[in-house]
Amino acid sequence: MTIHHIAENNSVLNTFLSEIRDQTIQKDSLRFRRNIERIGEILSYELSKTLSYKNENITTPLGTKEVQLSTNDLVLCSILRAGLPLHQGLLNYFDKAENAFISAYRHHPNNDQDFEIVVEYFASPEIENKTLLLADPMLATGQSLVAVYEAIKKHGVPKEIHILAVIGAKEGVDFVADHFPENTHLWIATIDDSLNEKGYIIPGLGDAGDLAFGQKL
Ligand SMILES: O=P(O)(O)OC[C@H]1O[C@H](OP(=O)(O)OP(=O)(O)O)[C@H](O)[C@@H]1O
Ligand SMILES: O=c1cc[nH]c(=O)[nH]1
Ligand SMILES: [Mg+2]
Repeated sequence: MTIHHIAENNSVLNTFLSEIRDQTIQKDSLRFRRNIERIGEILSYELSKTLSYKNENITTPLGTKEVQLSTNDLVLCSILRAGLPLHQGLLNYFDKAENAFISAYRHHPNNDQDFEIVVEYFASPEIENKTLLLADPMLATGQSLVAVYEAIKKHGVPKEIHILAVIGAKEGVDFVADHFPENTHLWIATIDDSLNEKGYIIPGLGDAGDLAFGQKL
């Protein structure tokens, strides 16, 4: 897996990241969602540089111009719930992409800290031989992404996979690298050092789904 760690170079991305982490600013859920969306736009722009392009001629009112346009058949697939604002960011740039949604949640069978990932809902177009963009803002243990990949591959084999994430933990990034195909790309804004005993990223930002949409039961 190739890791593209976008915040390694300073940019306006730092502002959006600091706002989603800040325990006061992040309480404004509209701003939180919009910042995740803006980060999705930045990740999309960076990723777009690695797509395939072909020459096409377009006609202006005053002449013709040869331009390079992307040829990839993109499918944007986001993991519910927290993936939704990130999805909107991707869709803002890849407006002709097809879209898929998949659910994943942590189930605690013994009411303790041990959990398993339950994948229940998957709505998708054909993904065989297409370019799959898998979006989830938080890459903590990596178990959700791996469970989702196991579920998706029963429906077809994409030509290539790009994972887009906002904050990851080193351990989870390694876990994902071990379970996804070698030619997978990870576009991640920033990577934190550790996880706590509940599998939350430290320092991270807390619970992205709750911050975007409110607490769930
Ligand atoms: O890498 P992992 O350890 O699997 O954790 C990351 C997952 O946790 C969050 O979802 P959550 O289960 O909180 O669901 P939500 O989006 O509905 O809040 C996040 O959006 C990821 O899907
Ligand atoms: O740190 C984490 C881990 C899982 N899900 C989140 O929203 N945050
Ligand atoms: Mg959550």
